Amino acid sequence: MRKIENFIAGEYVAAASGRRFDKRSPLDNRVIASIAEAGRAEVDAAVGAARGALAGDWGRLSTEQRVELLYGVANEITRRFDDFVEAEMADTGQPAHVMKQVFIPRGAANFKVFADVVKNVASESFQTATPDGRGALNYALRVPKGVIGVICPWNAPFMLMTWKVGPALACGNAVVVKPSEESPQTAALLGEVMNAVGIPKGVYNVVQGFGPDSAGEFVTQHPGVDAITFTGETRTGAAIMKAASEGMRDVSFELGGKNAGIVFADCDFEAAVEGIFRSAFLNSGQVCLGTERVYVERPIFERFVQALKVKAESVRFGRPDDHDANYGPLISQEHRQKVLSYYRKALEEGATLVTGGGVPEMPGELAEGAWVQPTIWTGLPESAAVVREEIFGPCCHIRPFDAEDEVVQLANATDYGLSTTLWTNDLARAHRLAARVEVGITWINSWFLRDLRTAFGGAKQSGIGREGGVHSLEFYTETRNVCVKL
Ligand SMILES: NC(=O)C1=CN([C@@H]2O[C@H](COP(=O)(O)OP(=O)(O)OC[C@H]3O[C@@H](n4cnc5c(N)ncnc54)[C@H](O)[C@@H]3O)[C@@H](O)[C@H]2O)C=CC1
Ligand SMILES: O=C(O)/C=C/C=C(\O)C(=O)O
Repeated sequence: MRKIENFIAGEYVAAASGRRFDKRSPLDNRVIASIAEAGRAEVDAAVGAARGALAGDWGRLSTEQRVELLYGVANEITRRFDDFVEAEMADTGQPAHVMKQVFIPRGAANFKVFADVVKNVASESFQTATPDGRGALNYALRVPKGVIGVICPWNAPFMLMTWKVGPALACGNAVVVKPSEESPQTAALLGEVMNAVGIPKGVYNVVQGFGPDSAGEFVTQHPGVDAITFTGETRTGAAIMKAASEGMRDVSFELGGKNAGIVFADCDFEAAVEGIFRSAFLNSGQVCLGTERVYVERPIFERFVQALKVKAESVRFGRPDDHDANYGPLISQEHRQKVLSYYRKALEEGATLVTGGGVPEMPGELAEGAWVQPTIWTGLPESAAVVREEIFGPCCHIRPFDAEDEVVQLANATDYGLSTTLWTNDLARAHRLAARVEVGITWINSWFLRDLRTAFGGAKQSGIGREGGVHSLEFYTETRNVCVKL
């Protein structure tokens, strides 16, 4: 069994209290790691180390020097690729190909891309007319915000954590990261990379633990934390916002979703089925951008439902390193209970079960894992809980529609507004809809096709602010205007 510690000022440290908690494998519920739970003392030490780094070597580096160090971090992640794949697979139970093709490469890219952004993006300047005719020059300086609290979820732990740490460090900040209690390993491993590359001690700190009355809350309440970036549930975002209001600290939130997939009859049928399948079922449906509501134009409705059913029934459950398997479990027994409660509720609400709805039969010790079947329903009203609430599991409800206005109204009838995936060969219609659907990200004839220079974030209750490219610079720096009278 692994022992995972906090990472503070470049050292792995246990908690002064001696408190530890267990991490169980999603595959078979076995305890796979013992984690040191940070208390207020460790959070104080981490924030102190971060402030020390800002006042010391790290704060004195030029942008070029920071950029070189961050390229080094990206390269070292790539060199230790297999270690990151293995650690993330252990925490999440997801298949090796998802780790290798998507999540771990994105970890390296998150450092490389934001190193490039800070190297290449200019700050604004204006020439200003003055009554004496000599004019003035205004220009902006971007300075780091300071110590950034980074609070992370468990569903794509390394990718989502580095998506924040990459730009925060590129902009010259120091960070205190609180990984999810369900996925402690890759954040801890990244400490080794930071040390190997020569990132000054105290720039990157990790405190392990839970949310309320634990490390998460201690970080967000700490007066030495200057801004907080968070990915997770909307109601957790509300609690963090309250904490951030003490001291008027800035927040950036990427929150939940109840995303719509919209499929028109003129789409490339096979591509649309494949795209909706990925968007509903990748990572066992534990993707904030995932599709849990599918609207299909009536002429192809029955055919589409049947085609998606065939694909959902073709998944092969198994261990991440089992070459015959391609589908993993949910993150934990607790999350499985939540998802299964929605599976039951769907039937109580009158759904027609197209496929799934239960637990697959797993052999031997895997029978103890957090497995659930990919599930498809039809026939529910939009008022059903299963159609309104984020489930965060491998499931979707499919409903037919007849008209463009109708489907826009259906897609928008939610408190969330993260993303949409839209399938049609009529590009004029696609552009029209993209402007009308109330979300932060619309994918047309694609899903989760990411360019890290673009704005990423949610509308309505799916988030506050945007990250990605220059948008990350907006959050991770303070802009100072300098006015020079000429
Ligand atoms: N919009 C986006 O980009 C994404 C959103 N999500 C959302 O995240 C959720 C799943 O992730 P979970 O880890 O279950 O979310 P969660 O909100 O329960 O936990 C996220 C993190 O916040 C911490 N936390 C919980 N309560 C806290 C508090 N009061 N103060 C400070 N920290 C606290 C947790 O320990 C964890 O590290 C889903 O709702 C999903 O939609 C997940 C990934 C991306
Ligand atoms: O690509 C990103 O930056 C974020 C993606 C979010 C997810 O994949 C997720 O929440 O699962």
